[in-house]
Formats: sequence, structure tokens, C-alpha cells
Amino acid sequence: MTAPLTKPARRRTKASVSSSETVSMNLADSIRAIPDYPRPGIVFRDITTLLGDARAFRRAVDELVQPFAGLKIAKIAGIEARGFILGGAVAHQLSAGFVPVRKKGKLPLETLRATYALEYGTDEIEIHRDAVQPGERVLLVDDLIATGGTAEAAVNLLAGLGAEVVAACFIVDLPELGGADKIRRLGVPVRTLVSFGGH
Ligand SMILES: O=P(O)(O)OC[C@H]1O[C@H](OP(=O)(O)OP(=O)(O)O)[C@H](O)[C@@H]1O
Ligand SMILES: Nc1ncnc2[nH]cnc12
Repeated sequence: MTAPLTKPARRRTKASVSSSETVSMNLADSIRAIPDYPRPGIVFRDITTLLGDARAFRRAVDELVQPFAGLKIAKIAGIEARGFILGGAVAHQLSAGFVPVRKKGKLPLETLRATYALEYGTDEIEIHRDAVQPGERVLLVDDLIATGGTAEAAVNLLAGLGAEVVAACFIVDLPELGGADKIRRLGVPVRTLVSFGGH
């Protein structure tokens, strides 16, 4: 009897998520820092330069997606507005659906709403009540995590609909603001590609 050439395929359902140092070094160069925007004392991390650079944009999307390929992600939830740009690309790569998590008042049918605090103010986000089915495996995507207030509100909305939030991923982490740790404490793995100190 000869042994089978291939091992039986293992079903991957758990994300093994970590930040990548190599990616950080390259992608960080394509993100601009704008001092004192939108308020004095805030250093705004502007990803429009990364989005406008074909290689950096592709690399960022590929790196966000990489740990989740084959994990049977049913839907990507992208947070308005910058999370829509990345979330759409990630959904395409993973052959997943896309769910918009929108600022209040933009969705036409029945919604769940959550209020949250930002690094610079407060806001409210909403999701359609029928956007996710109970038990569906959802990956949350946004461009940046700072205090984590926005992502926490989004995780709570998704959990409120019965989704299984497999992980949350972001290009940029501002670790001094503690957002990524806040989301990990909710039991949701976090992937980030670039960290900036001295926000
Ligand atoms: O971790 P937090 O402290 O919650 O901050 C992160 C959020 O802030 C930014 O969005 P913003 O609310 O500025 O909206 P925009 O994408 O529409 O510009 C960013 O895109 C994240 O969604
Ligand atoms: N410093 C920052 N730069 C860009 N987007 C942000 N969202 C929250 N804080 C931010």
C-alpha cells in the first residue's frame, strides 16, 4: 500500500492574526502625517497617498487578507468612509459579501445604532438589521484604529445581530491610544499593518 500523496485538508476556522514588521516599514512610507488636522494636537494619518499608489494599495489589501483566506468569511463589514474603500477590495479578494457600517441617517431601512467617542469628538454608526444573519462569520475592516471607539461600536452592532466577528483588521494602528487592545479584550483578534507612535 502506498501512502496518500496529500494529507486530508484541514478545515481552517480560527484566524492566526499578527502584525507584520516588514510590511510596516514599506507601507508606512506611503502614509502622510498632517499635523494639527482636524484639530490642534492631532496628527492625522492620511492614507489617500497609499490609496493613490497602485503597488502600496495592492500590497495593503493583500496583507490585510492573507490570514483570512480559506477561513470561510461570509461578509466583510466596512466602516464609513475609509473602511468602505478597503472593505470592498477585501470582500472581493475573499469572495465575501460586503456590509456597510454607516454614519447615522444614511441607511434606508430598519437599523441598529451605536454611539461612540472618537479621538476628536463623538459620532453614531448604524447597520441594517438584516445585513447579517445569526452565526455568519464576519471580518471587520477599517483604515485605522485609534481609541477603538468606532470599531468597538461596530463589533457590538455585529454581535447584536448574532454575527461571529472572526477578527478586525486595519492598515494603521495608533497603539498609544489603546484601541487594538480594547478590541482584543472583547475577544476579537486584531490585525494591523503599520504602527505610528506620537499620534
Ligand atoms: O479608533 P477610533 O478613535 O474610533 O478612530 C478611528 C476611526 O476614525 C476615522 O474615521 P472618521 O470617524 O474620522 O471618519 P471618516 O472615515 O468618515 O473620515 C477612521 O477611519 C476610523 O473609522
Ligand atoms: N490620527 C488620526 N488620523 C487619521 N484618522 C484618524 N481617526 C482617528 N484618529 C485619526
